[in-house]
Amino acid sequence: MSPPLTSILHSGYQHPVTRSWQNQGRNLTKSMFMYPLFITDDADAAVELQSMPGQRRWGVNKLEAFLAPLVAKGLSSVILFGVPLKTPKDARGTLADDPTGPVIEAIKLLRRVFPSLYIATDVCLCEYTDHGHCGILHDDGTINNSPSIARLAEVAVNYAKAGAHCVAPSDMMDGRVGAIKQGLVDAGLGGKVTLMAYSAKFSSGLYGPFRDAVDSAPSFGDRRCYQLPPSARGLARRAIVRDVNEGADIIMVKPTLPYLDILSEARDLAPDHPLACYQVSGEFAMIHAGARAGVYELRRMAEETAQSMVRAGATLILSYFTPEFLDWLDEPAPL
Ligand SMILES: NCc1[nH]cc(CCC(=O)O)c1CC(=O)O
Ligand SMILES: [Zn+2]
Ligand SMILES: [Zn+2]
Repeated sequence: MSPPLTSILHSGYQHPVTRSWQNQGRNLTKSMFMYPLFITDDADAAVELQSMPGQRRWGVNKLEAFLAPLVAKGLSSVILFGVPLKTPKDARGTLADDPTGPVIEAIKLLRRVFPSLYIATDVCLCEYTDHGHCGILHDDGTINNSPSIARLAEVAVNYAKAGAHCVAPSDMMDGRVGAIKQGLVDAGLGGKVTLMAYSAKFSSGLYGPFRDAVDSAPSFGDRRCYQLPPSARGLARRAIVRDVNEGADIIMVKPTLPYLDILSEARDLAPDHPLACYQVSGEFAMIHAGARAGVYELRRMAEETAQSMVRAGATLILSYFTPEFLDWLDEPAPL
């Protein structure tokens, strides 16, 4: 028996051209990809990271040669993470905004050599604190929120003053979006710098390779009390709304694949904001591991996952696959 006429769906769109019309205008584009870069305090470093294939810890002196071909292929934005390995850490993350530190030096260099490149900076204290937590602590080891957000705002403003186009707090302290926005306004940078908030950042098993890469695993306890529990749909929704109200310009959901439902809800809660998602280190490592084990082809899975994010509503994807996408998007794969 043949199906009723209106049941005919994809068979009516078999041609690759008609398949390409099914994306509702949301093709992957090069400018959707923001590339995370680890900048360390050894200026000549180019150290491969075992757990993240193809990724390195870069010294400032190596950045121009590494990025020039990517910029030529259409790389439009990067996000910088500081990785201090030689310099001393302390309780308040003093070196986060060291004017001679790797992040501020990288901002200045990149602004100068790549005038078209959009430069975001991750804002957090965990890479710079001796205890490895994302904020400043009380004596009992719990987060002391007020000084934490004051310090984060100070760091963000100093990155902005150095030339960052975008500051992106990933710490998850309450009220830090408002504190940073106020700091930017007070510094006369309110209308110049984008605030991208890691709004729905979940306490995930997928951050492992990153913590190795930046050497920021907490020395005691964990980040569960300030990152969202995986089941926390309600808290994620409230955090998104709060960050919009505190003045976030871009909302982010992180990680991506286990949280595509949250991404889709973020699209509805902040319909008029750009929406970012972070395909984190563990997702990247997982896709590589599966490809290596012969489960699927790397490119195919990287594209399929990126497409799922865009379909869920993302307009911006932070991904370690960005350099690959600059090539792949020039040679379209079969749909
Ligand atoms: N402020 C910490 C931070 N900023 C970005 C990531 C994860 C990025 C990745 O895994 O790729 C983390 C890790 C964490 O919260 O432990
Ligand atoms: Zn942190
Ligand atoms: Zn904790």
